[in-house]
Amino acid sequence: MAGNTFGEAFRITTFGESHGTAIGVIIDGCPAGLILDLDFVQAELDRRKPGQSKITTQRKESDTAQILSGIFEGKSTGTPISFLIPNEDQRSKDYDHNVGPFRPSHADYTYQAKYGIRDHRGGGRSSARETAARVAAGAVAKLFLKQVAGITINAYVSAVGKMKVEKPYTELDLSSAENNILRCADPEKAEEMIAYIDGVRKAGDTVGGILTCVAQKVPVGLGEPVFDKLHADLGKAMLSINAVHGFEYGSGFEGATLLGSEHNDLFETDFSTRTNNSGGIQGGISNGEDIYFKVAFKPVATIMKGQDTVDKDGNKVELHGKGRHDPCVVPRAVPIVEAMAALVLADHYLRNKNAKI
Ligand SMILES: Cc1cc2nc3c(=O)[nH]c(=O)nc-3n(C[C@H](O)[C@H](O)[C@H](O)COP(=O)(O)O)c2cc1C
Ligand SMILES: C=C(O[C@@H]1CC(C(=O)O)=C[C@@H](OP(=O)(O)O)[C@H]1O)C(=O)O
Repeated sequence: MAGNTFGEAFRITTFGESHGTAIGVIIDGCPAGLILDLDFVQAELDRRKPGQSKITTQRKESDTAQILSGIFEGKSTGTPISFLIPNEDQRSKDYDHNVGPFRPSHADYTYQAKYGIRDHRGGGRSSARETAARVAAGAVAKLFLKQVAGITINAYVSAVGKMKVEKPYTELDLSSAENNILRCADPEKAEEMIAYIDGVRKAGDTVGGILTCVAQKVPVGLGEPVFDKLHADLGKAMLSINAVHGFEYGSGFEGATLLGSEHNDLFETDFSTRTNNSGGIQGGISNGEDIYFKVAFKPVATIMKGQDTVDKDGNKVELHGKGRHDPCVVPRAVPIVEAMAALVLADHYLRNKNAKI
């Protein structure tokens, strides 16, 4: 299976399946001398781990990361950094019924068709369990960005189903998102949204949602002007997360409804801009303003209701969802989106060193 590596200068390779022995990640290209705060890495994993509240999957994984290499006296050595995260609570028997039927809108059919062999226990490699490895690596990227340039990255839930946070991120306290189990930066909306997700869960159904992510203190000059535009790499990073169906940065789809005279970001004499419809990126290169973007997640495919489907021989069968699944992925997706953003920015930060003398 190809495509398990992401990034160029700051590169990660993830491995492992949801019901195998462990998952993990190897990070290549992290400079030497970074203070590797392992408590921070674990805290990031704790934000993503399953079983953390009534509105997430009830699979209980501690997601305890063991660091295997690349560290000496608390600092990175410049050699590959690797983390191992054992799987502790697979309960694979719940998936015996999955040998035959394909779950509609999961990856069961496409994996079977492409490889002819498939670990039917959970989603195997297609399970979002793999994203724990990305979060461990993303935590290292966050530490790097903070230590070299003071860059911060914060995501929060800005919509669940049809319910939306109306205020822009500039009017919200982004750190307040950690105060509720949904990770929504609008506390009043959070309560309504949590109650809604809980109702959907009790009905055996699932619902989608949107995250907003903001990167601040990103210096001017990150990104490449042609194919590896900063927003193109952010888009790929976000669309590589399980269940993501949409990405927009800056004014996004709404920007298409405006006139140029309404949309242009006018300069101040210090080259900052009065507005930020560009989302901090122009011509694929960061301009020093906040980088902000939205990521849309579909409703989780595995529902606890009977559904018509087919088995691998094309026979019609009825599927009854089993196992432990998220009714809505957005609360756990917050650290994943931040991690992928950090990986892209760390990669471009290191690549930017070749830009000029
Ligand atoms: C944090 C997170 C948790 C998820 N939890 C589940 C889950 O419990 N059950 C499920 O069927 N899909 C879940 N998904 C989505 C599947 O992993 C995803 O739909 C599947 O890999 C097929 O890929 P696609 O939806 O991107 O086409 C989750 C996704 C994320 C990001
Ligand atoms: C285990 C995690 O979440 C899983 C994500 C997931 C999916 O299909 O994406 C399906 C469920 O697990 P399984 O692979 O056992 O079916 C979730 O519990 C995790 O994120 O660590």
